[in-house]
Amino acid sequence: MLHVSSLTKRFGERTAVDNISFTVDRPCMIGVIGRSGAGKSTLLRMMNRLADASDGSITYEGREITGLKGALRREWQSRCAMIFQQFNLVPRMDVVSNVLHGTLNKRSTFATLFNLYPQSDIHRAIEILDRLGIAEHASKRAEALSGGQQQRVAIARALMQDPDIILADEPIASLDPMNAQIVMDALRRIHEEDGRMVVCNLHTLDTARRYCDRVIGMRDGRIVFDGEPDALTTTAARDIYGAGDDFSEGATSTQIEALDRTELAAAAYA
Ligand SMILES: Nc1ncnc2c1ncn2[C@@H]1O[C@H](COP(=O)(O)OP(=O)(O)OP(=O)(O)O)[C@@H](O)[C@H]1O
Repeated sequence: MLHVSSLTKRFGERTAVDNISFTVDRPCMIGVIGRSGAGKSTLLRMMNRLADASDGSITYEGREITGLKGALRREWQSRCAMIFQQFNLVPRMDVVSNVLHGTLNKRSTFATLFNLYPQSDIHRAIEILDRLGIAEHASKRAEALSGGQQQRVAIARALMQDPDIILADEPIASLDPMNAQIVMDALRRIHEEDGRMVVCNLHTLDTARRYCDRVIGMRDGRIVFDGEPDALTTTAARDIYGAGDDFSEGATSTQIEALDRTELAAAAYA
């Protein structure tokens, strides 16, 4: 269904994504891992068409995406929603209006200018917030919510587009372990319950192992690993992170696992 072929992005002399190819033949949850500067964000931005490719192509269900322009490009962007590390909400606007912004690509300029939303869209926005466990905050300003809650608002805004694919660029990098777990659980549920493809850039191995069906490891713009989490041996991880013999997975941990262990221990003593 999704075919990335010889995709390349150059910024002047620097090649951020270097001739990468992969195919996704069913909706699954994919983790893209690698150290800072490996090219993960640039890959997602090209997939969503926030950035143009220098070379290569992306096709989705047989349709060429890389060259789409104007309204067709916007239509693709609503089928392929993006979530960012910094949430990208409008801080002073209430939560439900932020979620309704997810329909912007489908609305007229007039409706957008005057903030006119159909009742059915407002009901849907509340339903989505409810599904993500934050409906009670619908009328609050986005800036009044915690980081984890704001990221769930951003996920709700993405779901409002009813996308086939959700691209998440470091969605938990700004969150504490507990909120990181809540956000990753939400993304996993959206994949499992709705059958949407989720592609998630992650800094850390443990999160990729725990949540993803497939892991793509990038180093210096190239794919150096592509397989199931079980195949991600210490040697493979070392290769991805360009580390020596002293490489320890702990250094790339988000501590979600540690959080679970703490909860288990607390439960044992309760
Ligand atoms: N707009 C840009 N102009 C110039 N160089 C860029 C631009 N965007 C990214 N790069 C360079 O491309 C390379 C890959 O960057 P990218 O942000 O894709 O990596 P990343 O793996 O997502 O890293 P991080 O985890 O730190 O976000 C880096 O060397 C970066 O400096």
